[in-house]
Amino acid sequence: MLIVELLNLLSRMAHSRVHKDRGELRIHENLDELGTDLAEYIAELSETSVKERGVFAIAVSGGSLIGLMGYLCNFILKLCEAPYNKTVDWAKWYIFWADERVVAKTHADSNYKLAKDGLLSKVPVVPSHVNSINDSVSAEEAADDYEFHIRQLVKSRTINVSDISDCPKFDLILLGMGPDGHVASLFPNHPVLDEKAEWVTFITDSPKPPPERITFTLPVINSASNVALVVTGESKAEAVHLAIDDVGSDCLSLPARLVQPTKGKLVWFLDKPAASTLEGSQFSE
Ligand SMILES: O=C(O)[C@H](O)[C@@H](O)[C@H](O)[C@H](O)COP(=O)(O)O
Repeated sequence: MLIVELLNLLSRMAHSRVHKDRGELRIHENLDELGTDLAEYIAELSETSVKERGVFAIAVSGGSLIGLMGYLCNFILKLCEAPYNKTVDWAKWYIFWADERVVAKTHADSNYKLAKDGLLSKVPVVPSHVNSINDSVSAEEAADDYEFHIRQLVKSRTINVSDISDCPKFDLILLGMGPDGHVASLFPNHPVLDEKAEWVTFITDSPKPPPERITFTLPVINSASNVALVVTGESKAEAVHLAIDDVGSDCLSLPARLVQPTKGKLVWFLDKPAASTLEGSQFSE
């Protein structure tokens, strides 16, 4: 069965619903299906972006998301072969991190290392297009340095710019979510949730180790053309419910609930355990 037919079958098997104001939900039976759907989603966005802008500027997070991107690697490499010969123009990919731990890039805790080992070392991206942090300075300096670097790439339009906020408009920002509803390194009730001026900020008290991190701020996340939240496992079910369902005012400050792209498209990639406590009322098929 041609991979394209297989993917169409899989995508029909995925339960796709549109929430009235929390984006599209794609609920999958298992990680294989979710990973393949995510790979197809990213490949399609990259093809569209390269056609429209000549580049694909993608920012990724860390955690289990990177493991799922392994599917991306296998899926896309298959599509690059005959008879599909799909055009994934890796040379036009520019890769960034939505958040990064302030550790050496060779450290096991580094999101850069995670992505390099899991994906980047297996696909023909241009090394100079991989934009990792300066790991030899303090968290504050690393955040300033990364923001300066992004500002330069916005000036050159490698990264698009939002016509509403003047923030960078990434073609895709890929986020995971913790069981507490954090996204990137934006944790519940943390002052950086209110940061509006900086594009990249830093924390030194992350409740999830390691403590020192840099992170995109919410204005940058919400200026993206596309945001994908990839959440799997039973342990995330309550946070998924609080982030998506109409749960009253006490959860409106949940970081994942504050991901509301101004003009961009939000898609949730969930497996069934993570979606197990979602209410069904607000969805259209
Ligand atoms: O640096 C990090 O820790 C990640 O960027 C973080 O935001 C991650 O995406 C979530 O914690 C989910 O991680 P898991 O999917 O591994 O639970």
